[in-house]
Amino acid sequence: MLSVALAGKPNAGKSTFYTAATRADVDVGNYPFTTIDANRGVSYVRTECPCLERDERCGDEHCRAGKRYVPVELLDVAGLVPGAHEGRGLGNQFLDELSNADAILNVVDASGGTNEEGEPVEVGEHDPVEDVDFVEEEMDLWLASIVSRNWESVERQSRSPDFDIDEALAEMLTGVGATELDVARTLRELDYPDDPIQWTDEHREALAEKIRQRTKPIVVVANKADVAPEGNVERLREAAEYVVPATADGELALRNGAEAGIVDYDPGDPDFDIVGDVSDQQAEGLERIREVMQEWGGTGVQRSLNTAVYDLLDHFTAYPVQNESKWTDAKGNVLPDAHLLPDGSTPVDLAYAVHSDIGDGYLHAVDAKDGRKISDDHELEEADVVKIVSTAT
Ligand SMILES: Nc1nc2c(ncn2[C@@H]2O[C@H](COP(=O)(O)OP(=O)(O)OP(=O)(O)O)[C@@H](O)[C@H]2O)c(=O)[nH]1
Repeated sequence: MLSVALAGKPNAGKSTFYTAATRADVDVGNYPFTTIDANRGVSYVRTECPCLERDERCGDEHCRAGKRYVPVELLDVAGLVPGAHEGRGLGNQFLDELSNADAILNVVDASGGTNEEGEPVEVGEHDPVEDVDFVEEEMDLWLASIVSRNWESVERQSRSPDFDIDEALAEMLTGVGATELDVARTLRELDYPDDPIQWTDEHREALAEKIRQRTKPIVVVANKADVAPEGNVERLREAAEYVVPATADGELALRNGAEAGIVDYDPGDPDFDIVGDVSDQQAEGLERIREVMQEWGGTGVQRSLNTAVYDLLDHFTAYPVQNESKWTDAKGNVLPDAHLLPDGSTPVDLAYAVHSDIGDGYLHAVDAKDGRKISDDHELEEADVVKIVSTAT
């Protein structure tokens, strides 16, 4: 399962975001919205279910009237403060937890109402753009320290006659979630000596920065957009490529309201309806949330997750089925599984994602939308429904 981590300084709203995003308001197939442990839970990206192309929706379990929720892991880690890579705050422990993450949501207090340590100040007093930079810097320095710590071992290995620097670095960096391909591509962008003894701190820092950019892409969540002074979100947008204005506590209120039957709202909807009895005070609070949603197109929580998975990580959703005309599994469940795969994935990749033990058993695949056989190197696309034919089926 893809893993997305919430990072950011204390009080930016990470826990609120996490609680909202892992809340049990939709019962989704085999992955209920349960917390795996205190800071690792299951959340979802939202997409359009292929059942929208048919007469009937597939059912409530994993799809709400064609809104499909696909599971991803969400990590909530302790607040990060400047100097974390040197162990300030809960720094190192937090940073090491990032090793497992495929993408980072940097939750920033866009209202500027907390200083760089996360302590409350007057709204607008702190510049949130600084929080974008420092999280990147801390992550870069953390990775650089891992590279430096392991450098002696690389130097030792270099005495062996069949030493290959690319291989040695790949081995070191797989521990922080980089693949061999990530390392190979990164090294192609850098100038560096073949002999590790000649590497300087600058070489190691440049490597760390590039690896971080490739393996830990960041979405900036401009949280507390409901109370952000005018212009703050725009300035954040100028400072980072992917910025999503958000109100995490607005999302939490809506999910609680949906659970209580007071509001009709599915995560990621641009608006909601009040369907139960609410007090004047509740109604007022909800209308304030509505105003923020109207300004930014929603609460931003679902969009942050979607941006990380579909835009930054370039994944798409494919649906393996056993029966290509009914789009069901062996038990008759309609579109029971949704898999997130990197762009460019083929039916063979999907087969491996579904049955990791398929080995040489893959025979061919069928596009369940038109019944045609798909070639092994065909690149699948968002919402493809595919029957995998293997020696086991
Ligand atoms: N106005 C506003 N306040 C918010 C929003 N999201 C969270 N908050 C408030 O911000 C404060 C901090 O939120 P938390 O979720 O505890 O922050 P955190 O980043 O997890 O903090 P640490 O646990 O200290 O790392 C709380 O009082 C929240 O209610 C939001 O969208 N708008």
